[in-house]
Amino acid sequence: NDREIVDAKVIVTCPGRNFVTLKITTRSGVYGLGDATLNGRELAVASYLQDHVVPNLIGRDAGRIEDMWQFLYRGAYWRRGPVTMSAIAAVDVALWDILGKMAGMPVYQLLGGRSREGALVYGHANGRDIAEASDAVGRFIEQGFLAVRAQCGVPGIKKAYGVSNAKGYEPAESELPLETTWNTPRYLDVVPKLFEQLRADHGPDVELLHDVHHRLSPIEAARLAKSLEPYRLFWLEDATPAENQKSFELIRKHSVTALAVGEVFNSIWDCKHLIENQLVDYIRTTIVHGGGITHLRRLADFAALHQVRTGFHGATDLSPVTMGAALHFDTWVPNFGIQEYMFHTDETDAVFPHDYVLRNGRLHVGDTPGIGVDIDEDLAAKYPYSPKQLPIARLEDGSMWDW
Ligand SMILES: O=NC(=O)[C@@H](O)[C@H](O)[C@H](O)CO
Ligand SMILES: [Co+2]
Repeated sequence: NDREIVDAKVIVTCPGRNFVTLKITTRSGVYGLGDATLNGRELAVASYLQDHVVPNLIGRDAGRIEDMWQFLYRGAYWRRGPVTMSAIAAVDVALWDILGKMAGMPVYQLLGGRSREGALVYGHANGRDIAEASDAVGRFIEQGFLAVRAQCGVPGIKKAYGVSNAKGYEPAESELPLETTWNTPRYLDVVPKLFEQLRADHGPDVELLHDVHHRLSPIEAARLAKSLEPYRLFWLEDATPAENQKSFELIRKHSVTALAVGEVFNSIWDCKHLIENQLVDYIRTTIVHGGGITHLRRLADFAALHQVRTGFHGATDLSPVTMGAALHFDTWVPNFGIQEYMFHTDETDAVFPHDYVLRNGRLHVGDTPGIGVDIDEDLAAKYPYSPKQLPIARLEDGSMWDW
């Protein structure tokens, strides 16, 4: 059988940052790629795949995508979680890639065809202070971005979330976690001033986004959302840790600022209450951490029932393989909202050649069969894994906080 899986290999490479890629090859020679990168815990997923999943793949039919998903999810017994769901996602996307190549169709066509020409994206602008952040937003607007996320430093805080350093923006920059400090009152004071300045400098039309990154309590998040209403944000992201999904009711009670959540989720169960009670406006769980295209289709359809739109996570620790698969999904999904897009390094783009292209603030996939992304294995081998972990945050009294 042409579709019989005859090989599956896990490729760990570090072209500027670590990526874990699964390559599944069928008897016909057609192969597919899946991203399995979990920032700061890459080797856990590489092992989950290599030691526990790959032995189960050999000999199976690559065309049985749904059955493979059910087998890997139920067969794991211990159900979901970021490591399991990233591993399942890598297999799932590789199988969709193979199906597209065998059918001679781009994955968006397999899902049901185009619902739009390009996917609206937002870039990451930041600065150490408000003026620098506003200049950065201006540069993104000049580059044609229609939507920009803005983050700025917090007076007295050394490494506030989302502020680049000289090397650019890659949060997992040390072998063991960098310790950063956090101060909520000063943050709550500076953010409304940032957006007041951005509206004054750049006008009412550009879509502005902000990422709180899980650092506020529900009532503090409600305060910030309310204080930002005059500046009409496209969304306020991860306003408060979302394990307790009901906590978003407090934010909703006080503000009409649109809310986004979900990049740290890995299944529909993490966001079911949020979505069915319309406690969020955008769901960010993306393909690499959310169990692949097969699970995200279910999540997006559930979200559509409650007028919640997709807003996929798309930071540099998601490889071009995820960006490619996500863009095919973005091109098809009816309840599309926006796609996060950060430029990968040139080294990364060389290891993962792809056909998606940025034009006038939107990312466009090509019509290459499959997901339109490849991997240069020889080049990938030149970049060995480099142990890195994400920073942590503590309050000034030393209490552990959320980074
Ligand atoms: O909205 N984007 C984000 O919050 C990212 O920048 C995350 O901090 C990183 O992907 C973590 O690896
Ligand atoms: Co975020």
